[in-house]
Amino acid sequence: MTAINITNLHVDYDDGSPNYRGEPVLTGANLTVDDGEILAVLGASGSGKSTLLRTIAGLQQPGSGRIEVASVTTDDDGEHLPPHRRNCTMVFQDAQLFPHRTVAGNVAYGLEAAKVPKVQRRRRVAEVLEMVDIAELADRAITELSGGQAQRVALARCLVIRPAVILFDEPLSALDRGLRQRLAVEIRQLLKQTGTSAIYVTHDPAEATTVADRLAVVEHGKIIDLGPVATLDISKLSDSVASLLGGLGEVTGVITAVSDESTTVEVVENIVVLPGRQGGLGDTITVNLSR
Ligand SMILES: Nc1ncnc2c1ncn2[C@@H]1O[C@H](COP(=O)(O)OP(=O)(O)OP(=O)(O)O)[C@@H](O)[C@H]1O
Repeated sequence: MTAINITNLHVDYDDGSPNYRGEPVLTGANLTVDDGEILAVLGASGSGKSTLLRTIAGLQQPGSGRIEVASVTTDDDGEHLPPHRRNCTMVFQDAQLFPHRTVAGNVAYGLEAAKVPKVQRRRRVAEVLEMVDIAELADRAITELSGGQAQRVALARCLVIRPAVILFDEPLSALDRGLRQRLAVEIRQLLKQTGTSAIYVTHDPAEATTVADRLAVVEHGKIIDLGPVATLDISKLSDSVASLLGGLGEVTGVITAVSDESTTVEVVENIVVLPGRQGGLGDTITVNLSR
């Protein structure tokens, strides 16, 4: 079974008004995400990453094309299932929590809407708050949370309804780098633990390679599959795609993560991921990224 299947997707915000100056955003995009797989999507600002997620979530109706979520056709040339009937949920950059509810009240919301009995609801909310490591914040007001805590609540609110797919739209971009990396590791663990598939949009290549099994890029209205993170070879990519992953040319940086499959090098503000084990943690390394 595939979690997401997209064929020949076209999305255009043209509302027919004479003032419209834009161009179609997605022009024949194709994408498959396997069951349990995490796909990170990178792309230049305005390339259509949020549009892609919003369209899968049912918040934006495509002009044409076909979308399947968890093997159910949600869009097919005119056919359009509303968001609440899709087996997926979305986590946004600003957590978008209900300010008048407590943490537990926010997490319980989806179960209330699904008319899950109260006793079961309490148990599931407690379980998921434990899972995302904020059990002690259950009765806390939303206005009293840090940015990182708010995103844990947003994630709990999604996980509690056990969707087949979670769509992440730059969920950590408002947080500092250290916290971002730590939460990225935790998000991956939670998705794998629960068997949830995900599409994860980010600007940060380090976050993308930490969270995801596979990478893709949105460019010129299409989705380019870059393949598994473990075998990513930046020297084989086009300049525009390589620059999203840290740029080209000879650079020197420090190794910040290493495994048998890949080596992550921090180069000033950029992150470069190389195939295979290229040294030890903390080593300084010079990499020639030109072809
Ligand atoms: N509601 C809308 N109405 C009209 N145009 C829109 C709307 N939402 C997005 N766009 C346009 O569609 C294009 C793609 O936007 P989108 O937000 O999907 O890009 P993105 O890759 O997520 O960008 P960023 O990385 O800056 O968040 C942009 O040119 C944007 O101006």
